[in-house]
Amino acid sequence: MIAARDLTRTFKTKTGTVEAVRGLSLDVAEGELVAFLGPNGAGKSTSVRMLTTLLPPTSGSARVGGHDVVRDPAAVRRQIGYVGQGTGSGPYHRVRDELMTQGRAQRMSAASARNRADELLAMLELDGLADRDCASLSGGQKRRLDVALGLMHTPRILFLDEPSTGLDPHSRANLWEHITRLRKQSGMTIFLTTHYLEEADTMAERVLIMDHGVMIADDTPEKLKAHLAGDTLRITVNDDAQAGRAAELARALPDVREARCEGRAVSVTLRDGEAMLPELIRRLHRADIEVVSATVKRPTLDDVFLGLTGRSLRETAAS
Ligand SMILES: Nc1ncnc2c1ncn2[C@@H]1O[C@H](COP(=O)(O)OP(=O)(O)OP(=O)(O)O)[C@@H](O)[C@H]1O
Repeated sequence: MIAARDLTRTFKTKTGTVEAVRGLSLDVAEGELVAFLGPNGAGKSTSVRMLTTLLPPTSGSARVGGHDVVRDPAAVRRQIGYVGQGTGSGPYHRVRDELMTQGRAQRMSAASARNRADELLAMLELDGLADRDCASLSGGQKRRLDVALGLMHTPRILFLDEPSTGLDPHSRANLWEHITRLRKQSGMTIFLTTHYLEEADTMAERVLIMDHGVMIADDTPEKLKAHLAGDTLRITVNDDAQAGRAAELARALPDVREARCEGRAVSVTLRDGEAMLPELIRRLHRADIEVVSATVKRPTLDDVFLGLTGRSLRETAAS
């Protein structure tokens, strides 16, 4: 559905050249929901703008919905819906009118635009708001309307550029629910950019991570976490000397990446922490080291990013 090869995009600015995207290759299969993750300025929007024909690539190529984005942009546009970062509705237009106008712009007949608008209003739980001015909608309702606008012509592929940025946690969770449901009902391919780790983790089957204009990871959230981050066992013992011995014993466990101590606490990064914790406790018990407390921490996508770059995605996104 989406195939990009060595896409690059540079911008000339007064202070020099910005290499926003530096050789992006990716494939997205029909029906996949892929999250495109990265800190501010990583090159996500620029990549999406190239894939959606809004920006010509400096070099490289991409096919979306079976058509080349440079040679046949009109055919690509017929296949895709694009929900950008800004709101797509006019403040003094009524919700249903906005949808109708969008449908007519997509060359739908008035009757089919009306039917599709009603269908989407119901699907995105906006039906009670059809006759309201867009300006009177809440942030979450406006975003759902943006999604509906992107879906009027029943695209096969939906691009969502940071759909939940600026929404409160409740509206964000609600939007995720709608997108997940939509996807289940329609089997649409969804390409979603985000810097919310939870959004990627909750919704996506595959996560692409971009940093400084290049892709640094591409896999399922589970595999990324298992292979690139690992679980962390944290145990506390009675004194610093015992902690040192405990760390040494922990290093002898299978698949241990790191074991370090901090005072009486020992942190062990390894695969399959849940299975390994009882074994570690047994080994410490045999060495006469009493375990005072023990926890297993599952990795997050932020741990994956930290493992790959040495920086926290959460902090880089916030700054
Ligand atoms: N029109 C432009 N002119 C000059 N530089 C640009 C332009 N558009 C983007 N850039 C630069 O390209 C880099 C990538 O920007 P882009 O918007 O693609 O990042 P992003 O990952 O989408 O970030 P965000 O999460 O903040 O939206 C940044 O350094 C940005 O300043």
